[in-house]
Amino acid sequence: MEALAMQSRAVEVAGAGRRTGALVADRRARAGSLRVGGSAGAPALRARGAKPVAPLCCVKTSRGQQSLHNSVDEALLLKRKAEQVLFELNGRCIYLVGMMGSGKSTVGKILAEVLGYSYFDSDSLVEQAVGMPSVAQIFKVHSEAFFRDSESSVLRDLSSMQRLVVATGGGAVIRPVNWSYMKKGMSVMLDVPLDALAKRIAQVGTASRPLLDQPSADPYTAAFAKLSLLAEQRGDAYANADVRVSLQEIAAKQGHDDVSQLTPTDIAIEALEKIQNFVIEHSMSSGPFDDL
Ligand SMILES: Nc1ncnc2c1ncn2[C@@H]1O[C@H](COP(=O)(O)OP(=O)(O)O)[C@@H](O)[C@H]1O
Ligand SMILES: O=C(O)C1=C[C@@H](OP(=O)(O)O)[C@@H](O)[C@H](O)C1
Ligand SMILES: [Mg+2]
Repeated sequence: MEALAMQSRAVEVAGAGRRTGALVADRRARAGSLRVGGSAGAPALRARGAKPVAPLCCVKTSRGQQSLHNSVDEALLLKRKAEQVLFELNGRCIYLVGMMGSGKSTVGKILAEVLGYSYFDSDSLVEQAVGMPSVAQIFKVHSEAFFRDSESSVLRDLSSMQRLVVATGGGAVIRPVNWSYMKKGMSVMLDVPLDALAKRIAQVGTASRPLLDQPSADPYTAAFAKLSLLAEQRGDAYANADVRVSLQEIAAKQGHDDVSQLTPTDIAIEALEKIQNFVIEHSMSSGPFDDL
């Protein structure tokens, strides 16, 4: 089973001399072994066994069920779409961008599994490279700027690989240099209404997201206010993405009045659809989509 194969994939994170985050990884990504360099000065790490990709049946839906797909039809549609897109993608990586809580990590795992790609979460790679257990701790002990430098190193290292789905951190879009890395692959923005984001964040808590972690008697309102500010500041940066997946559009197409009725699989299917359209348009206007 591909799910089991994905779970057994291993990542090696290693300090790599003077060049910050020097990439030792080669195209073994698909076969199952990557080496990604750590930040300069960070102790050499060997973190075997990156977070496994959750089997498709075990991702929680908005309704809290331990079920990913609404139906067998949905699962088949996802699989069929992935088969079509895989051919068109020609090994190109997919970078998921979007606000905190937009589902990059959740949807990223589904896309990786169904495409047979390797999955990486840039936040986890930064934690491994720095040698700290959480992004929150990196912000606290070092600074946001330090985190951003490491995030850029990680994205640079990943950008020379193929067949990856990368869930980026919500703020990765703010540095133009990160776009030069992400443009080596395809970028997909998950566009989720702010009230839905604030509800999700209020539900899971803000401890793992330092930019939202402020004491408040009303976590929903506090998250909503901060997310609104960030969305305004980052709007133009998110617009750089190759494709935008709007949860409101998916909900409207499916006749739902609320985006919380969408499963992560619904969103993954729409992402694949948009990716396919983009790749087809791109290859029609500028030749085959094979300039890897
Ligand atoms: N489609 C969805 N419906 C409801 N909750 C979701 C959905 N996608 C993700 N979530 C939940 O929202 C939270 C944030 O998701 P996550 O994938 O970590 O977002 P990101 O990586 O963009 O910050 C998690 O608790 C996750 O379970
Ligand atoms: O939006 C941001 O600036 C951040 C988003 C987080 O990732 P998620 O988007 O996965 O929560 C993480 O990188 C860090 O807390 C900063
Ligand atoms: Mg994430």
